[in-house]
Amino acid sequence: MATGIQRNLTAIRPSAPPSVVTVRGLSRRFGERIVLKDLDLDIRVGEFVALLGASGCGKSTLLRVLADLDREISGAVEVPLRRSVAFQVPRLMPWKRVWRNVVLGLPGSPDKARAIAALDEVGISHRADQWPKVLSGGEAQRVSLARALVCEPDLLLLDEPFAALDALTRIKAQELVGDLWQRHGCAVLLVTHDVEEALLLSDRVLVMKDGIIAHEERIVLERPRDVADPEFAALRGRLLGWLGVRHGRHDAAA
Ligand SMILES: Nc1ncnc2c1ncn2[C@@H]1O[C@H](COP(=O)(O)OP(=O)(O)OP(=O)(O)O)[C@@H](O)[C@H]1O
Repeated sequence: MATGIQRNLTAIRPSAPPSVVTVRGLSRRFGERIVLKDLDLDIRVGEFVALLGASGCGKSTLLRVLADLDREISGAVEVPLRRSVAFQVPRLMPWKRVWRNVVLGLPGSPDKARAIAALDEVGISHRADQWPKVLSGGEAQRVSLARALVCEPDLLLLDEPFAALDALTRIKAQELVGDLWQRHGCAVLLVTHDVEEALLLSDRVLVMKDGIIAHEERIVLERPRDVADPEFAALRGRLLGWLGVRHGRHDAAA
């Protein structure tokens, strides 16, 4: 029989947050090529998950399925209604001013105040009335993030959003995404080739191989993370090993 102390411990033990994404037995083929093969995945409410894997292993395919951009699948996929996606290329409409791009997907008449608030959050509200073509790559990516967050998503899907940025802009964009995630509390799935980026930002790193999640690593290091921390280096080495890189001088997965 449980003592009073044991009962109290049971009462205060935090239960794991519920899943915001549940995928079971997901398969996707292109002709004869099976890209996703009976894949299972759970992402918890508010969790930051990074997805690594060799080029062509199916990361973007999985993300597109979760974004509901691809329905030619078999298996069960549960995702929240409020989700948004940002890609490597910002995909802004060149004929719409920056602020209008931000609220493009929202119902009703375009709400400029809401667009400005979102742009402000990513530090770029001074560009609101300009055309996308005058933006730098980093600025355009910030606008893309503002557009993804303006609907207050429960799930944010990011497909290599920093890959085209120069090294310094990339570091700033990573920090920004980390801040935005903590502020908004949404779950994030980040597709990346950069092991260090995955370790800096996420709660859990997944490695995709042969159409499934072949390996996962829960990252319990305190934030902000330190690349010089021996534990960080050990995790980095382990993940590079899973990616088939033995002596990892570079972070690229493929
Ligand atoms: N619409 C399509 N038609 C045919 N084949 C496709 C299509 N989309 C993806 N594929 C194939 O599916 C495989 C997985 O592609 P996917 O883009 O998901 O890989 P990835 O892991 O995101 O790659 P990368 O890291 O290089 O972006 C590749 O072999 C690709 O050629």
